[in-house]
Amino acid sequence: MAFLPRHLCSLLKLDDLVEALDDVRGYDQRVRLVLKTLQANFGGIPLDHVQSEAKSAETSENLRRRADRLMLGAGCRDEEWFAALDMYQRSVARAPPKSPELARAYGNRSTALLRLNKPQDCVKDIDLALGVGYPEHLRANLLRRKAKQLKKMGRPEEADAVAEEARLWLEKVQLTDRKKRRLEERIDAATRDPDYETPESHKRQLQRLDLALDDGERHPQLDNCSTAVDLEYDAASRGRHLVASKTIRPGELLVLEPPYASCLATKRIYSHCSHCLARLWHSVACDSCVSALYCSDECKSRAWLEYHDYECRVRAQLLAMSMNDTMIFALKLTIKAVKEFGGVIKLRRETKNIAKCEDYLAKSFSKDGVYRSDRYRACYSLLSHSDRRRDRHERVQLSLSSALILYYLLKLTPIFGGSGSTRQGDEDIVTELYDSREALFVGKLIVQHYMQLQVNGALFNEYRNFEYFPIGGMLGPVVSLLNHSCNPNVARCSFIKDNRIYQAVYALKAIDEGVELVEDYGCRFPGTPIEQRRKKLAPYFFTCTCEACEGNWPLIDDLPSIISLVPEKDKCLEVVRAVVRSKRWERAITKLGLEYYTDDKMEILQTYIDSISRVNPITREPSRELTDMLEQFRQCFWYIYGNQFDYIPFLT
Ligand SMILES: C[S@@+](CC[C@H](N)C(=O)[O-])C[C@H]1O[C@@H](n2cnc3c(N)ncnc32)[C@H](O)[C@@H]1O
Repeated sequence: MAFLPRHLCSLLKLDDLVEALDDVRGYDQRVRLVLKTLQANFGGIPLDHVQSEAKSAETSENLRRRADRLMLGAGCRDEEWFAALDMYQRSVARAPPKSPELARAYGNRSTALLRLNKPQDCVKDIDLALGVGYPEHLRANLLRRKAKQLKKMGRPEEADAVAEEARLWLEKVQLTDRKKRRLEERIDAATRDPDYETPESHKRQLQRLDLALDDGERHPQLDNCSTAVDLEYDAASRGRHLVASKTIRPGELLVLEPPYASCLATKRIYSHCSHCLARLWHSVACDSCVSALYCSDECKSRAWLEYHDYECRVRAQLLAMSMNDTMIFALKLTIKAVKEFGGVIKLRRETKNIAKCEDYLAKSFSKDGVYRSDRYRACYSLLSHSDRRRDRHERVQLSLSSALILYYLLKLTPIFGGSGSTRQGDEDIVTELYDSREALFVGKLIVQHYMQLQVNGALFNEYRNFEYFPIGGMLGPVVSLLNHSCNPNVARCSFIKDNRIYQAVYALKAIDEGVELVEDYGCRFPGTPIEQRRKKLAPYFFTCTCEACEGNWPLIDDLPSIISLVPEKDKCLEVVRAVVRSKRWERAITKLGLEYYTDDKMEILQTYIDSISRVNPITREPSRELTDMLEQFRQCFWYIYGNQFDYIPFLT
C-alpha cells in the first residue's frame, strides 16, 4: 500500500476489505464501508500516534543554530550556502509567529542571501527581522548589512541613511571599545566600498521574455485560447479535443492558461512557495502549520483565502503520515470547489445539476456559455475513467485514504458546518461521517479528483543545467482538452509571472485548418520505443493510433535523412539551406540553456521557426533533421519563456 500509514495496513485485514469493496459500487459507498469497518474493528480511526509537527521556539532555535554552523563552515561552493539557506527556511517555518526566534531566523538568513547574491531578498529579510523585534544589541550589524545591499542595488542615499541608523544603534550597545571601533569601520565601509555588482549582461540572461495572447485574438467561448483553436467532440474515439480553426504557423501561441489549481510537491516545501510554486529566497511562513512557506505576504493571504484555512491542519496530519502528493492535491481541489460554491451543500447541488445535463460538451461550460479556466465546473467534467479502473488494491487505497481525509476534515475544520472541534471522540466522528450524505459526497469527490489528476494533471517543472526538476502538479481545464500523439504538433511550456503559474501551448509545426492539436503525454516516437510508449500511456486508458504508432516509425538513429524525403527534387537546396541555418544555432542553444547567452534570444527562436516553416511543407515525415529541429525548437522555447532556476552564481 503505497500511500497509507503502514501500521494501519497491518492492523486491517486488507484482503477482506479488498473483497468487501468488490461488491460495493460508487466511492461514496466504498468510503462508507471503510469507515464502518474501522469503526467495527477499532471503535474509530487508529491514528492517535500520528502527530503533526507544531510550531516550536526550541526547534526553530536549534535549526537556526545548525544553519549558522553550516554557514560558518561554508566555503566557496554554492551548494553549501544553499544547504544553510534550506536550514534557515526550516527554522522560519517552525518559529512561532512574531517570536524572537523568528526574528533571529530572518536576520541570519539574510546573511546567506547576501552571499547568494540576492540583495533584494536580503533587504526584505532584514526588514522582516526588524518588523518582529530583532534584538536591539544586534541591530547595528543587521543595518550595516542592509546598507551594504542597498548600495549594491544602486540606492546610495538610502544606504547612507541606513548606515546612519546603524551608527545610532551602535552607540546604544555595550561592546568593548575595540569591537565597537571594528563595527564602526565596517559600517563606514558598507557604503563606501565599491562592491561586486551583477553585470548587466548577466541580469539580461535571467530576464524571461513575455508571452501574451492578443486581446483581439481571444476565443470568445474558450477561456485563455486564441481564435485559431476550437473544441470538438467525438464520442466514438477521441472524446473532446482541440482542433485548428484556421491555418496555424509554427511558434504561434494557442493557449495561455493559469491552472485552476496547483500543488507543491512535499519535497519542495522548504525551497518553493506553497502557493505560486516560485523558488523561495526570503519567505514568510503560515502562522499555524510548519509546512507552508510563501514567497510573499500576498501569496500567503491568497492561499489562506482560497484553501489553506481548511487545508492547513488536515494537510499537516496527512504529511505526518506520508500521504501521497496526488491525494493531497485532490484534497486541495476539493476545498477550492467547496469554497467556490460557498459550502458543501451548494456544491453538491451544483454537481447534481451538472450530472443532469445531457449535452456532453455543454456540461463543462459555465452559465455564460464560456468554458472557463477559473471555474470548478470545467474541472468537475474532466475525464477520470472511474468506470474502467479494475485495480482492486487501488480501490482500497483510495477508499481508505479518502476516509482518513474525511475524518480529519470533520475533526479539524468547519467544512461540514460545525466548529471542527466540538465532537466528543473518534467514535462520534466516524459515526457522523458515515451517516452524512454531505461527508460521503466529499469523500467521493476526493477520489474523483485523484483520478482526474492522474489523467489530466501536469507537472510544473523548473529547468536547471539541462535537467527539468518537478516542483509540483497543476490542473488546467483548457490544456486538459489536448489529446496525445507520439508525433505531436503542439507543445507546452510553463512559467510564473506576477505570482501566478501559466501554461502556454504553442505550435511546433504548421497546422492546417481542421487538423487536431495534439501534444505528447511524456513520450515521443523518436526517443521511446513503441512498447515503452504503450506502457507509459496505459494510465490514460487508450491505445495510441498516431501515424508514428500505426506506421511503426523508427527511433531517431534509424530515421532517414531529410533529403531522401523531398518529393520535388528542385526543393532540395531550400531544405538543405534551412537545415544548415538551424544547425548553426545548436551551440547558441546550449549557451542559452546554461544561462550564458546574452545576445538577442528571439533571433534563435525565429531561425527555428523559419527553418521549420520552410522544411515542414515540402518534406515527408519522419526525418532525422526535422526531428532534431523540433527538439531544439522546443528546448529553445523553454529556455526563453519557461520556468528556470533564477540564480546567478556569485563569482562569475
Ligand atoms: C487529458 S484528457 C484529453 C481530453 C479528453 N479527450 C476529453 O474528452 O476530455 C486525456 C484522455 O483523453 C483520451 N485521449 C487522449 N489521447 C487520445 C488519443 N490519441 N486517442 C484516443 N483517446 C485519447 C484518453 O481517454 C485520455 O485518458
